[in-house]
Amino acid sequence: MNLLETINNPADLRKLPRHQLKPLADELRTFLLDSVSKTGGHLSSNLGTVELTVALHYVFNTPHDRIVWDVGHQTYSHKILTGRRDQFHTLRQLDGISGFPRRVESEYDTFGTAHSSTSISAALGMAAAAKLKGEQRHAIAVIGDGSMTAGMAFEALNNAGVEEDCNLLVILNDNDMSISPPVGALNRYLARLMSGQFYAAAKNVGKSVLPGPVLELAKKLEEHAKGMVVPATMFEEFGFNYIGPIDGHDLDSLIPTLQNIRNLKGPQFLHVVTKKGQGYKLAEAEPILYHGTGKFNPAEGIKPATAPAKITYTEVFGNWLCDMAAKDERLVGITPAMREGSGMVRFNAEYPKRYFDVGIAEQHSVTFGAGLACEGMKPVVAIYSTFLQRAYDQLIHDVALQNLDVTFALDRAGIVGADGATHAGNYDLAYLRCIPNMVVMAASDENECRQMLTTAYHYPGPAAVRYPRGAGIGAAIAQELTTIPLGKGEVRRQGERVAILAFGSMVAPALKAGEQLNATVANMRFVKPLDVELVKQLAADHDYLVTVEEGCVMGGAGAAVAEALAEAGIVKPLQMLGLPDKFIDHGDPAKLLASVGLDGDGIAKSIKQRFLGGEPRLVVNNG
Ligand SMILES: Cc1ncc(C[n+]2csc(CCOP(=O)(O)OP(=O)(O)O)c2C)c(N)n1
Ligand SMILES: CC(=O)[C@@H](O)[C@H](O)COP(=O)(O)O
Ligand SMILES: [Mg+2]
Repeated sequence: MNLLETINNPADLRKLPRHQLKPLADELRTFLLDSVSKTGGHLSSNLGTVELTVALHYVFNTPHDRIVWDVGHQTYSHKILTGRRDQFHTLRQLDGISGFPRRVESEYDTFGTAHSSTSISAALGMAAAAKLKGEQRHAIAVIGDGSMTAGMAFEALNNAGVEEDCNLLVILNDNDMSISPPVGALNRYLARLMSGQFYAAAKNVGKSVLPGPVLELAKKLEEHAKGMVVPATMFEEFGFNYIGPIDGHDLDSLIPTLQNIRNLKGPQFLHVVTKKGQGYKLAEAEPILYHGTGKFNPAEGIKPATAPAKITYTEVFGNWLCDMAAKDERLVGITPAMREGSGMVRFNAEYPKRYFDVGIAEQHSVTFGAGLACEGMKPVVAIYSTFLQRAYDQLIHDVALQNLDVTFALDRAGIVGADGATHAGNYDLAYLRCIPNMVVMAASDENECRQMLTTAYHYPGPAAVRYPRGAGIGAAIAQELTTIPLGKGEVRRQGERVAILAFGSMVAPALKAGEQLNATVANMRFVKPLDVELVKQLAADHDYLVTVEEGCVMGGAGAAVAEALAEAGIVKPLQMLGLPDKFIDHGDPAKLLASVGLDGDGIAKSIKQRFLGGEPRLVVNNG
């Protein structure tokens, strides 16, 4: 690690002679693999961007020039080269550095990302600001082929192509992979470009920037290709100067090309070809497995678990989907590019015609589901809570307003852990329950999750079931596809004085708190329609009411209970426990939940403090 240790910022990198960049990149790759195998993290994408990162920081004057990384799951080399090498072992852990770029973490992290396809918009904004302020700087968006499939990326291209005076460079990092294999017409188009455009690349760069001998070579190439018509690329039609494709692992291609582009004005588009997992054979062979890893031994690679692991909620959903599909041929499953994460690999294999990976296109996934529902199909949109945020208008305007029969399987509800605030599903209860026609359920265990999915499926309108990342409490799962009564909760523990109204994943810790306090505990099941009769009954039978949810307190399930009490004219001391009004960083989920008082002890402690040790009063827990 001789070279890498000398690089504390990109200025150090820029002092290196060119011939040392390749050994530096090799050291960086070794460092990455070693470190990520100890912490876990997004490995494949990072192995693929080592050379590109070195070249960008070498050629451009960062942080004066702005690099905006799309998603940001490929920024580990960038972090290591921009002063965070010594903190890298803390990646994605409590109080450690984030797995994504964050403006508060470094001046080199020009824009916070983690949800995809924002980079071109943000970089264009930066380029436009530079123009308005009369500053000479480059704004560079680095976006993957998967992330390029989102509407937002195209909205930005559409805007950028006419901003002729903006110094914007879009780099398409094309590794022919999303998390899953790539999908859609754009992927086909990029494959065509890769197979037929090397000649065009030489022509474009030659004409625009290359001096002397290289321009001569480009002209010769043009002559040799007499009669061959090279159509303008789609990106040229959008108003960009398209350059590429070039080999994104070859510093001898990358550096001169970037140096040439640096001298160009207006919107530039560089198509770079890389390999996911580059340099680590196991990841090259299985980029999906190594997309996001836990800890593993790099000499052996990721091994299948020896002991049977507890079933995850994601698997509960995946099994349910196949079982329900076997019973009802109208069922179709939709994922916006999260086949593995959403547990749809088996469904894809067993029902390929009824499986739709629509690319990173959350908005489209919802409206596509709406269209299917209009024709009597039974769409199930499997989507992470955090990503459904992208499709809010589609949910309201296209699905709920028309009361269409779409089932939403909301994975990663609540705290997610290593990905942190960007991926936490903390808002779905608040943003769903205010939409007319919606049914909203929160699963308290694996069996109930299956029952709720069945209930949502049979409900003839829009219905959502939320469940957390990872395994649940280990409940036995009945194989029958049974429903639960709509809008009905259940009392799980009978106690006195205090009634805890728990939602979803908070039922288990609420039961622990209930034991400590001899409190009544209700599993409310539905956030909408809320079981108002149960709320009234609990209010009548107890001195204090406490709501608990793994979601934001503001506007969430507790707020639904408060509204119901107000509507019924019931005045009762009410404590609302849930996630505070602040973003919660990455870390171990259990520890994070405990840190905001959402484990059994924390819930009991809050209730004791507010009600059992002093005078009752209305309390909202805002952290
Ligand atoms: C809006 C949004 N949807 C889904 C995801 C989940 N996601 C993260 S990376 C990724 C694949 C991105 O593919 P690409 O841009 O080609 O980068 P690569 O992984 O190939 O390096 C997906 C689907 C996300 N981060 N943001
Ligand atoms: C970067 C990104 O958005 C995904 O790779 C995400 O990190 C996956 O999260 P899960 O591990 O919860 O599927
Ligand atoms: Mg890709």
